[in-house]
Amino acid sequence: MFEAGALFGFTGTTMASLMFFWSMYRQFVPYQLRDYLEKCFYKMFGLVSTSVHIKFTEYTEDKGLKKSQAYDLIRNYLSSKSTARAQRLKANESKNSKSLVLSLDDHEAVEDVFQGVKVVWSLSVWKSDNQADSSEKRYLTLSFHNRYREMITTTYLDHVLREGKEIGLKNRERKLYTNNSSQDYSAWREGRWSNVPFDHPATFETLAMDLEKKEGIKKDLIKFTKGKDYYRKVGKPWKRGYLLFGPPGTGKSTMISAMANFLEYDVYDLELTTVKDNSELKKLMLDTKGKSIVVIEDIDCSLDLTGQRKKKKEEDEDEEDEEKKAEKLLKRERSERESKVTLSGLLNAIDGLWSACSGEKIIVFTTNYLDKLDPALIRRGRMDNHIEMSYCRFEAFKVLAKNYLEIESHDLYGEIERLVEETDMSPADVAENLMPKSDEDDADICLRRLVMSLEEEKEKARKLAEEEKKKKEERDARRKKKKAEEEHKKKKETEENGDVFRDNGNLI
Ligand SMILES: Nc1ncnc2c1ncn2[C@@H]1O[C@H](COP(=O)(O)OP(=O)(O)OP(=O)(O)O)[C@@H](O)[C@H]1O
Ligand SMILES: [Mg+2]
Repeated sequence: MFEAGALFGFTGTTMASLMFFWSMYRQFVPYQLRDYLEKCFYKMFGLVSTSVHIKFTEYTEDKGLKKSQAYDLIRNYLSSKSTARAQRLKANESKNSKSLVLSLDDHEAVEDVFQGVKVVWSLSVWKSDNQADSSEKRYLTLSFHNRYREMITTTYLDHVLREGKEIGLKNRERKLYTNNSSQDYSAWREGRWSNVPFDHPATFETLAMDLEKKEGIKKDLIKFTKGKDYYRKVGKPWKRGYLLFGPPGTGKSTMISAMANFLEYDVYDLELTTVKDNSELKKLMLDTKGKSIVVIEDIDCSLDLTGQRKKKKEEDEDEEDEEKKAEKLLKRERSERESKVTLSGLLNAIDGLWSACSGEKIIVFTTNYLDKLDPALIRRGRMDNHIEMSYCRFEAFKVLAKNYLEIESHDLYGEIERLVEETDMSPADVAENLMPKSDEDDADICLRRLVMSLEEEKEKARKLAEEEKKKKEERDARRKKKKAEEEHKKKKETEENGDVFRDNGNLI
């Protein structure tokens, strides 16, 4: 009734009166009689009507409990159309409570035009007369002229569902997921991942790094998001791996947040040490959605993935002090006890057959020590893009100064440029120096503090280099001495063996 009215262009007043009679009719006419009258009406109307109606219910018809996905997608699609054209709207808070979301009100209709064809969507509510069941059931009805049946039921509906999906993804509240430990039974029963709203403020604008490199990464990400057809054409799953490496405090984690904000993706922070074994890792990965970044931070500490390097490490072990050795052993033992995820399990998780289950996924590893990782883990194709996050140089400093002090130049810039190029200070430390600590701290005070810190750091680095040099010389001397002793011992042994042989010879 409403859809037909809207389709034939009734005015708002006419619609309001019709709706008044409609609600009176629903209230006072008994259900059985209404059912009979409606059947007759639709039969008569169908004989003369040229319009077609398609009904989309809020809940699926089978058991009536599961929400219909198509209904939600259509509501998404209609939200902008309704805001622009409908007379009565319903206002709801968005999921993150930051804004209001307007949608079509109950018993309201809105027009849409597609390829020059007019269609009408209307939202109806059906309320059960059964006293025990007070639930309301909503459904959307699409009405259009019979002449366009073919086009509307195929092209138009595809268009609505596709657009609705995109709008839904854009409006959704982004999430930061962490994996639940399977040892924690109650958490694991709730789901493999727990989530909180993702609200990190980092962006590429606030990220301090070489500008050219930054632009390159942004372009790479954009190309990836638009690459659905390309990836299909070349026969690759639609995913991309990034390896971020560099010293602590150079912005690896910040970069991940900036990437997620730039692409509007969710983040899955995968803590490998709590994953029991390869099969659990597989399940966790299968449980991640598309349009997301899966992150494994500090991959070198998460697991002992460097089996084949153990030998080399053990060779060097005599050069390390006892304390470090004990610490390493403890770490290795702990990770072996806690997790049985193996290198091949992880490789499978990244690009095994089933990893292609949901597309548009970015996988990021971070590490402080690139050379500790197994080459198989970081080869191109698995980790496609290797990004070095380096100590703060002048370009990065300028970004930080702009962020923290809102300045683009200063008399001290020349001195700072020289110092940052000569000194290895992380952006995290530079940022800490630049941050005003009280209301009296202006740009001048903060920059002077930075200069002092840089000079101290430079001096510390000089002393450290000297100490290192001394230690190396001592180590070399020790090694030389050890070698000489061994050679001497060998020589002595050979001589003694010779003597024995001679003695034995004499005996014979
Ligand atoms: N490149 C950068 N640009 C802007 N801010 C940065 C940058 N690097 C570090 N910071 C600041 O320093 C803090 C620490 O940085 P972040 O956690 O990203 O370092 P990280 O490289 O992940 O360190 P770690 O190796 O210890 O995990 C951040 O919260 C941020 O404020
Ligand atoms: Mg980090």
